[in-house]
Amino acid sequence: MSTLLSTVTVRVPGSTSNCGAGFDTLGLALQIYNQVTLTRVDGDAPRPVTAADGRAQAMVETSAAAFFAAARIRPFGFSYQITGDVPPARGLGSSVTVIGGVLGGLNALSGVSLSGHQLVAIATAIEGHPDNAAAGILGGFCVARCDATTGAYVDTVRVELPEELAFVATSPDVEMLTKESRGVLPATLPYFDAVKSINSTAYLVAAMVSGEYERLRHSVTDYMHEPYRLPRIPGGRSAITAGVAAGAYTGWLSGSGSTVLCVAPKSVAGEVARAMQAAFTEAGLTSTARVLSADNTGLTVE
Ligand SMILES: Nc1ncnc2c1ncn2[C@@H]1O[C@H](COP(=O)(O)OP(=O)(O)OP(=O)(O)O)[C@@H](O)[C@H]1O
Ligand SMILES: N[C@@H](CCO)C(=O)O
Repeated sequence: MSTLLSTVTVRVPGSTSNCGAGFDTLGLALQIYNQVTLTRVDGDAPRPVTAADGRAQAMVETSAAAFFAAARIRPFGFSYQITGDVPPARGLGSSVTVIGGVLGGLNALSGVSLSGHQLVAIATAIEGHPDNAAAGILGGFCVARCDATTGAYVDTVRVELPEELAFVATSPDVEMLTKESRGVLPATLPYFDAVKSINSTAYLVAAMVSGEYERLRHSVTDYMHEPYRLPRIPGGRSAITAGVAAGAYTGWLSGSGSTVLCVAPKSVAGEVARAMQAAFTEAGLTSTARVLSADNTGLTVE
């Protein structure tokens, strides 16, 4: 007879998404993590352990309801605590660390064992897009596909990336909620803005998959979301330009911001980080630069 767990800790990586013009499609897991600990308690509602955890209450309630519905089991009560290094509301997939942590935790506590792709499908429905959900749960560089009519998650093609490829994520000390940042996007795009964005995205994906990272140089030209979002982040555009001038292959606005990220050979990553931070300082913002490698593991139950 199997005994059900009463407490579990789930580790979920942060992630960068869009990766230029791959809006709502490309996601890449990074070696920066949050841990979400769930413990069974009486009742049928989620309870935050600390006041800071309570900021995620609505997200945790939605995730729990979606899990219990998908698993077709009776809801049970649990407490949750979120720890780790992924900064909230900075474009590094913090919401998926919370949503994924709750889904993975309930999966383990209930013994239901939904698959990784099933968890991505639930997280995609909650987030409204699959990019961070696929990367955070499955790990690696992910190209995620949704049904064109319903928007429901269909599948992800993922590749693993080597330790030597550095992702310099520089976060100004400004929170940017995805919901608000999506609100500044236009309803329609000029046709050739879409064409130029497709050209850049297809080439970037091919370079990532082939492992010919030198070919990433200057590959990102995004007309899908950066022109509308970057002007709201003082120093954001200059930080990418400075990172590339310091030796990075290319760079992009990470998710919906406020983090900007450059991809670089590890040998020049320190120089790239200094250049990016200097651009934010010049614009009057303090920032944190993190030199990260890709995470190829995704969500793990500890
Ligand atoms: N450590 C945390 N503690 C509590 N709540 C958190 C934590 N991290 C994230 N959250 C929840 O996630 C929200 C931020 O999600 P949002 O989608 O706006 O940003 P993000 O996921 O960091 O960025 P992006 O989706 O662009 O990568 C917070 O407002 C909070 O509800
Ligand atoms: N694709 C999403 C990622 C952030 O959650 C966006 O850019 O709004």
